[in-house]
Amino acid sequence: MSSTDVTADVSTATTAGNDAGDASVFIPAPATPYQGDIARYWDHEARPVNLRLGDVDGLYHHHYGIGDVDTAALGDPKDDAYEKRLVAELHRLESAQASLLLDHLGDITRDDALVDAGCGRGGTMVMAHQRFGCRVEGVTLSAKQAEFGNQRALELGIEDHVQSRVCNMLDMPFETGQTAASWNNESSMYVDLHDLMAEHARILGVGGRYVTVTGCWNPRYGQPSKWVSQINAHFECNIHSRREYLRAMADNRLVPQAVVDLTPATLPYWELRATSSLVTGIEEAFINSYKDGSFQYVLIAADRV
Ligand SMILES: C[S@@+](CC[C@H](N)C(=O)[O-])C[C@H]1O[C@@H](n2cnc3c(N)ncnc32)[C@H](O)[C@@H]1O
Ligand SMILES: CC(C)=CCC/C(C)=C/COP(=O)(O)OP(=O)(O)O
Ligand SMILES: [Mg+2]
Repeated sequence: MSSTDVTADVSTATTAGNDAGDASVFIPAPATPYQGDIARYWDHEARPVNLRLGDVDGLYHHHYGIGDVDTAALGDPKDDAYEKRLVAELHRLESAQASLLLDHLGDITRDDALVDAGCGRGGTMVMAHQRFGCRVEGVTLSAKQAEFGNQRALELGIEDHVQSRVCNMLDMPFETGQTAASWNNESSMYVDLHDLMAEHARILGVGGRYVTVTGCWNPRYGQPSKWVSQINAHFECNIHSRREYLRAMADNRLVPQAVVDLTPATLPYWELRATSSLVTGIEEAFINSYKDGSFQYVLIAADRV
């Protein structure tokens, strides 16, 4: 499918779908005016940096990358095909990020159910199903994203196992204690962290695993820096501090097993992206805040006890 195929418009309680009707989703009314704004934001998002990277192999991400740049694969910047290789390299680093998140989910079997809270266009969900063979449920505020993810699952023939729906991650339609692992991949900066961790703790079984990959402001810096404020304004989000994550987990029976500072690992992605034609203007804020220590890119994996 091309990245422009999904065309439904949204935002009041209704259903919407593509022409085939197969990927249609129920659209509940937003829980708050803010969530309505965020639904509209993602319904209308079509940045080439996301669509062109997804077109590389059909995994559409809305998160950033980690790992060293493969300069040999990039080759000579003067070659005609350099930009195509650069897009593929940025995409490889974004998929490496999702892969690292999945590494931290623990032992998952085919019979388990996983939950992706704030699933975007579903790239991480597809990777999770391909790795574990199990059911993966995703929630997003955006009907367009849910339809896009469901359409991709249909095309891949995995629609029985990978399903996106329009739903508030603070009130998920999953039974208490039945989820083996759940995650937020760059989606926790849109909600209150105590409410979010309480909901993950509710759906996870005891012994289940919660993982987040997120950008957070560094309490050692003092307060959110001007770069962090710029990122918040750019995405209409509310970046939390590292301390808030750990406190919200501790208060909700989620005990961290790993806290990994991915800041050095994400800088090569940003520095490469800043040289591309796909820049969006936010690159400087990420690079400067990671370098001045006011902002960190972290993975936290926690056990539900
Ligand atoms: C930056 S995107 C990340 C998407 C995806 N996790 C990925 O890695 O590609 C943020 C996502 O969070 C979702 N989101 C924000 N607030 C939400 C909420 N209250 N409930 C459900 N999803 C939410 C948005 O709809 C969007 O899909
Ligand atoms: C780490 C932080 C603070 C993330 C904020 C959430 C966010 C918008 C992630 C990337 O989305 P995207 O892939 O749509 O963004 P872009 O268009 O910049 O690639
Ligand atoms: Mg992106």
